[in-house]
Amino acid sequence: MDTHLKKKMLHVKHLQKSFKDKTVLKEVTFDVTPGEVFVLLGSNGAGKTTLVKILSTILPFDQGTALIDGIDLTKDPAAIREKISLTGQFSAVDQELTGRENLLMIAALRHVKNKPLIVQHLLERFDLVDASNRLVKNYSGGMRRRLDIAMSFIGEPDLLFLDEPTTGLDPQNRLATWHMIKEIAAQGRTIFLTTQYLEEAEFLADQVAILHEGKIILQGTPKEVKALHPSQTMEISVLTKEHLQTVRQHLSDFPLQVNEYSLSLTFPVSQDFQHSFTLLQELNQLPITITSFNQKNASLEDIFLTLVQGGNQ
Ligand SMILES: Nc1ncnc2c1ncn2[C@@H]1O[C@H](COP(=O)(O)OP(=O)(O)OP(=O)(O)O)[C@@H](O)[C@H]1O
Repeated sequence: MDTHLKKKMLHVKHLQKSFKDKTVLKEVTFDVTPGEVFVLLGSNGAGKTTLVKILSTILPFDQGTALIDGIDLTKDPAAIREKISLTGQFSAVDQELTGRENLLMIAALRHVKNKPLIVQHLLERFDLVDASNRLVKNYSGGMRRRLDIAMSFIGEPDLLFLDEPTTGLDPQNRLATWHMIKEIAAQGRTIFLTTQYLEEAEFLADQVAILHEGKIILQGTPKEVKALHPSQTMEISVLTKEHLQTVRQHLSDFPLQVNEYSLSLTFPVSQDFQHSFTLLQELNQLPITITSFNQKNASLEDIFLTLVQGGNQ
């Protein structure tokens, strides 16, 4: 079915938000289809959290339209709160309760049936069974985060806002969380997730959008986004910082991403390998040692950096 004909879980049009004279959201427009994992990407301070707070009825906005499941955010915020859950960047768990008690409390607040069973299922899925009867103040940061995310799954909300849900998690817990998110999405829930991890977007997103300077500058499936920028990237590593500087000067016309720690540079190149060979031959004439080079299809990360940083970092 044509996407335009499907019912929208989220419909946001010309949304604007300023804090005093600082405009954070200039013109935000997008739609989210039910059952979709929508991933909003943006660098630090782009306004992701502000947008999540607005859409979850915590913050008012200045202008524009926002509908959740057809309900106007400004007209019936209470009805919207019944449909959504929010996991923010900072843990909302009660430190003086155990993990199990926290989950039971939320289950009671959301009028869930079979509370102990659902809580037990979540404790198992988030690897918190052994710690379930300990006070949360004695949990590690990662355990608190897992509990926080588990709490947002209670009550089967139609739409889950997950604001940077895996920040602070180790790779194992991050992967476990990704699978849990996929499982929830497979049950027909809609997920609105913000992240700075591009691989998270590649793994989870049905739709990805990039928020930059108060606007959505790009939206589509990860495949569509990559197809819009069918470039390849070349990565070159050199032996010393001085060599890095020499290459940087030589390639000053390219939108370079420079990594001073790994002494490497990445930049878009055409798919014409002849062009890359010529470039490498040129670099080979310079008084530098190239320790490695490779050319690959551009990842979502390469595209993001090229668009958001103008490639000049
Ligand atoms: N209550 C507020 N008053 C004034 N400025 C604010 C307020 N809340 C956010 N801002 C500003 O709005 C901008 C966007 O902040 P926001 O937290 O939404 O960004 P973000 O994309 O979530 O960033 P991060 O990934 O670092 O969390 C920032 O410049 C921030 O300083």
